[in-house]
Amino acid sequence: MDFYYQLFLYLSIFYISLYLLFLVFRQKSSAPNLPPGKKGWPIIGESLDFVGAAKSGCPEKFINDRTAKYSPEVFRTSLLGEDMAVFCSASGNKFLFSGQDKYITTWWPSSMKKVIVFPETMEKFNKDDPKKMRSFLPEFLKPEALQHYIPIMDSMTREHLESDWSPYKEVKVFPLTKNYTFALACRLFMNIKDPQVVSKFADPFARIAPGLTSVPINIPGTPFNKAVEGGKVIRQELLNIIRQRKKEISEGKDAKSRDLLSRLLTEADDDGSVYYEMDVSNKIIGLLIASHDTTSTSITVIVNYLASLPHIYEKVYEEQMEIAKSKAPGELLNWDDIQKMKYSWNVTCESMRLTPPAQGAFREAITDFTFAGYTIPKGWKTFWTVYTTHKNPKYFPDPEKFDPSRFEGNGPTPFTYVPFGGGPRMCPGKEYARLEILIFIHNLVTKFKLEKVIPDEKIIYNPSPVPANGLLIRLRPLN
Ligand code: HEM
Repeated sequence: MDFYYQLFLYLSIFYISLYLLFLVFRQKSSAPNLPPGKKGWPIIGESLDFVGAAKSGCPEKFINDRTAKYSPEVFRTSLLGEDMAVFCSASGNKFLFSGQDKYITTWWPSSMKKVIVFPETMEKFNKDDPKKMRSFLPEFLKPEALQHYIPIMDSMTREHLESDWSPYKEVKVFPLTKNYTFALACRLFMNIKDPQVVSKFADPFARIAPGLTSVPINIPGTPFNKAVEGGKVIRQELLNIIRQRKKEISEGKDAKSRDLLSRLLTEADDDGSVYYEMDVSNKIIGLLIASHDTTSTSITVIVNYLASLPHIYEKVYEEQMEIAKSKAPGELLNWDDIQKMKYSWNVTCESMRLTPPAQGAFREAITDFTFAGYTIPKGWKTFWTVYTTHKNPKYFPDPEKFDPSRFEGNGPTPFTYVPFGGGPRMCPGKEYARLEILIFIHNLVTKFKLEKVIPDEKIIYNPSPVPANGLLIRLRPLN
């Protein structure tokens, strides 16, 4: 009897084990084939590695380590408290850029929203703001409108160089270009000319950028906390300006400035509703952030290359002098002059390839989808980044070499050079940035020869690239 009892017991255990194994196997075989990679620590995920690589001056290390270990197409990680798939190749960029509203949608890290947006408008901002903003912006950023900005940009650049550069033998480029691009944006978007009003914004703005993609822990002293506090000051200042402008509009006094602010306050959007003060403020802050940090970084990085590479400076100088000589004394630049600045633009592009001002952008999966054989589940976030292709020798041979000729003829292979992104969400300010940068280069090289005070000044990423000491430059006036 004992024998039969034991046999029965062993057989039961054997069959139950088999059944459990079957269940596990079945569950595994139906689980999605997630991209390879790891989630890292609870909550912070791999954010510290990501930020650490950037701070050490090599943001591409975070990507390269993982593409080498996991997959050259896509890997999983966890950043900003979210499950995230990082797309890593030209085909990955193409796939994401063409997936808007099909399998992915806009997504802003909560850190960004909490800094920029009035809490009362959060829900609305999430859902449809980016689309509405995009439908509105072309009016301001299309070439016809931008042509009118050229004389303003040119005269403001001249004034800026005259007052903030010319009196000095040495300058710190980054803070100066930040002031300049910010003042220009305030002038063009809101018709603000008073330097006192501009400077009220400038300080809190400087605190915003480092906190935008930080871990959203609001404890005094953290980058996120500084950004949130900066955001509050800016929103209040903007509300004052908006209310003042509304008053002027109601009294019929705003005829002088049909700028972005007036248009936002008076024109109905797609669905016929007028924007509220807070929505307008959200939009202006978003635009100021998108426009001024990127362009000031670009200009600083270009000045760095011009001062480090005399043969490049010489060719840019020749091109710009040719244009300068064709002008009457005091005559401002125009659209045709900008079209002649081909070599200077190639230099700008090469500079943005090697040291891109913006890292990339996030999206959210709105459905499960498959890429390169891996499933990205609905709700996951995705990230495309310039660091996967810009320095990849497959796309850019001898990638560390500064070579503007890469942009001659047809230029780089599609979806490999993406400082402004691509597809329907591509940066709408690309042309504005092109004008601002080229006009600055024109005025700079026709006025000064440049020499670096610290020849090997390191670039740090915060998250945009900036020279560690703000780029100290010795100026040699040309006339
Ligand atoms: C060198 C300068 C600039 C660079 C490198 C740059 C880069 C970028 C990148 C990478 C994106 C994200 C695209 C994506 O989501 O896939 C973006 C978005 C955006 N940029 Fe720029 N940008 C620059 C200048 C500007 C300027 C001057 C403006 C405005 C005048 C501007 C306005 C915007 C706006 C509004 C968005 C959001 C678009 C959307 O959500 O659909 N940017 N930019």
